[in-house]
Amino acid sequence: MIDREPAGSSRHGSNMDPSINIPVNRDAITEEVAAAFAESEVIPERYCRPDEVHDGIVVGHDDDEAYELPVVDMEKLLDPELAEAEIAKLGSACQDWGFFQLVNHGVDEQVVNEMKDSTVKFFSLPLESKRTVEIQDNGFEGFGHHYRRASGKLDWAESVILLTQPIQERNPEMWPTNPSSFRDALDKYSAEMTKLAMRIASIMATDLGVDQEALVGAFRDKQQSMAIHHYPPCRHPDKVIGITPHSDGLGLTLLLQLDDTPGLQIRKDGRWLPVRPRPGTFIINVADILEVLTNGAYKSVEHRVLADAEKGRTTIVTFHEAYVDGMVKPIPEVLKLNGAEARYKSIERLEYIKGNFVALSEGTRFLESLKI
Ligand SMILES: O=C(O)CCC(=O)C(=O)O
Ligand SMILES: [Fe+2]
Repeated sequence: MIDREPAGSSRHGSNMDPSINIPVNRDAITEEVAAAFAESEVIPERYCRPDEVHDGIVVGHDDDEAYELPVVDMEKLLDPELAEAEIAKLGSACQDWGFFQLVNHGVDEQVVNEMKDSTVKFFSLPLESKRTVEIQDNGFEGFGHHYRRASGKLDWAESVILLTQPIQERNPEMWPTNPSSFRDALDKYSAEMTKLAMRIASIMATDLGVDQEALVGAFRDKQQSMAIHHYPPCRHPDKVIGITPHSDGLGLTLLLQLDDTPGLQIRKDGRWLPVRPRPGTFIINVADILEVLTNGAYKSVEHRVLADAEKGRTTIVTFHEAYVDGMVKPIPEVLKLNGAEARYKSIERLEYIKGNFVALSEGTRFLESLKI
């Protein structure tokens, strides 16, 4: 096991399986941090990373090329007359971009609104209330910073991370009770996200040309977790990073943005492409495990968040794990269909999770180590 104790707090362990010790480092949001976020005139050293902000060309609004993410329409996906073309669109988005925007998603609007409302209320509480669900030494769940990287630099955001499925693995003590609507809203939202993820998986199976069950089965009854982020505005947006560049480690990510503040950028052809917020849509992205399952047909793409000078930004990000027979590996049907050799090593699911957390803290990409 890799176990390091950087200065400050050390947070190890996982709620996933107490028998394996996974290094997870998340720093608390202290009064000093909250004051720096609120004032943002002087950027404390631990948040100051202008070189990283300027690392890579950002595609600008004036550039000729379209930089709108592909838009996929769920109503068309489900319409027998329009499905074929729309599924092809989804497929090529997953191959070329690793991301798409989903419109007419069919997720219960009331459930979404209650979750949004509870989230906004939670982040607007005084710090001491939010700290009632602060990250603990033995887990990755709760309120605090995002994962700390090897550089020791911190992201300009406050986040609640929770394991939301399966229900019996939840840690209710980490779920906010203020506002009083929060737990019920999250419970319902989590169920809606499971339905949406399964529906998308079944459409992806059609696109890949494999049996529904080959992909849907990989996602069924697996873990779901959520990261609920608030990125405060920052007077020096060229000095701080909202979320360090990364690709998502699990299978499929469903991102809901609560406002129209820009900030998310995805890596495309070596440049950063700002995603224009589109209210009422979900941003869906292929994560590392899905890249492995599809033997590299779908791409898990790096992304980051920058801060905005004027406005805060809030997102609710839902991650779905997937694996086959306890293993993260290319789906046998996918290989058979294409007569292809596996391009990724097979790895036991908990070993994968552990390797991924280690790589995250080291600033490397675990997926790379699995490539054959
Ligand atoms: O908040 C966002 O827009 C992105 C968050 C993200 O990439 C993550 O939580 O993995
Ligand atoms: Fe992400």
